[in-house]
Amino acid sequence: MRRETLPIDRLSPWARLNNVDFNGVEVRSLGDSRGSGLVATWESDNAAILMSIPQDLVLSLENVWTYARSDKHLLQVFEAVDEYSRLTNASTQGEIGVLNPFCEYVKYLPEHTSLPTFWTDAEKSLLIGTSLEAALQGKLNSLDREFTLVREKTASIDWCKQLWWDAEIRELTFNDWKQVDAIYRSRALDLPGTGHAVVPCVDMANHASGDETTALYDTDRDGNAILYLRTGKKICPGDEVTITYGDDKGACEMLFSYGFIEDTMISAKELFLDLDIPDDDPLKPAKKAISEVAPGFRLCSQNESIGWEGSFVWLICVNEEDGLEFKLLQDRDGETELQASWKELEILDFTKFPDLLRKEPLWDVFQLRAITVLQNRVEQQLLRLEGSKEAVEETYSLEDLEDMNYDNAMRLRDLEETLLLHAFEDFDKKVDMIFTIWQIQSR
Ligand SMILES: C[S@@+](CC[C@H](N)C(=O)[O-])C[C@H]1O[C@@H](n2cnc3c(N)ncnc32)[C@H](O)[C@@H]1O
Repeated sequence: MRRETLPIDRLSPWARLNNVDFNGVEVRSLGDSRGSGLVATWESDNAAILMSIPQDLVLSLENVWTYARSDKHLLQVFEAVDEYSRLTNASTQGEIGVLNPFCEYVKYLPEHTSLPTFWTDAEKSLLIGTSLEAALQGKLNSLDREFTLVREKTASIDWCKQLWWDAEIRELTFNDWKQVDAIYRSRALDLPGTGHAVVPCVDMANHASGDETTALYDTDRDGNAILYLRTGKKICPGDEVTITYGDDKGACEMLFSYGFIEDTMISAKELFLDLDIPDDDPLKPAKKAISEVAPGFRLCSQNESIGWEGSFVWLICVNEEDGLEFKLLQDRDGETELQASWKELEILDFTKFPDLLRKEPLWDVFQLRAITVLQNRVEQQLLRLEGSKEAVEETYSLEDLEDMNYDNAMRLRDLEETLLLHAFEDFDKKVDMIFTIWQIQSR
């Protein structure tokens, strides 16, 4: 479905009409791969308010429901899908539904995004061995499930049938669904007092981390969203005004959600690797059925070393002979429930399971087992990453790739390889430390 676009210099009449207040900044095309950005038009300093956006213009979950209450067609879709959906009146080109400011605002958003959900198969193959490989596949699968669900649930609504699903008139495609996801994901921020939301015009600000961030966003006493200069910062006409999309976000998350990795990023910061219970574990089905923690672990850079977090690994490390037990309980109505216990103490929350193990005399042994599992998984990932280097070089020489996507994929590969190698060495050191302590204790 074609989305009408308008040049960004036509945004200011829309902003005036909708009571967005600009104070010494404007949205301008930057003439580079970042697209548009916020630029200072006069000198400002020290916590000056640069922009104020009325509360009802913030695209928050609450406001979407407010719009739906006065738009029977939108409500009809929400009721059919039975959950929050991302559709707006813009998807019917204004033929159906109540007009709202977003129908016009979406025209100022870039026509294309470089998020990996839009990468070609050749570009996606550059991600083999990175943590983005599995994350991207998972995202594409869930977008596909969502799109199929919306299609199935709305296929019998007359106007949807006519305006969305009739291939001869104008069809809503999976590509459109990916667009909506990419637009929302790359522009949403965590607005204090509101939560995840897209704030029109603030979403035109590009990202810069650390001391390079010039502005912050917040909610004022009247509930309006505001953008203001950081204390101690000064901007002159022509300077770009930036916000941070999250200084703690790792390289994988930046590329996944925003389609770029900042030039100044020198570490992948963190990465998530999945884990599975081995097939020869007799408790595998019970462990999988009961665990509500993410099946994997997160590696994160911490000063000079690499830390890790995730409770799932402990389920791999202990078994019946150690004290883990599963029982199938039956209530009076015949309903069954699986119960897990550690040495007869019921485990109600698996995120707290390591706290129970820490009190055990065999804690060091459990730790060694966990480190072995994690180190093996890191090694497996490194082999996949390093083993795909030749294929990546071949893809580069044979395929027509977007330069930016290639550069970003290669940076992610480099940053994650460094982090994985560092983690592998750190696990060795942890094992050495446990053995040294044992030797000292046995003297
Ligand atoms: C919230 S939007 C910012 C406005 C956007 N530049 C536009 O033209 O509409 C986020 C997108 O801007 C781009 N972007 C923001 N900061 C960037 C940066 N530091 N380097 C490269 N691209 C950036 C990315 O495409 C990202 O997905």
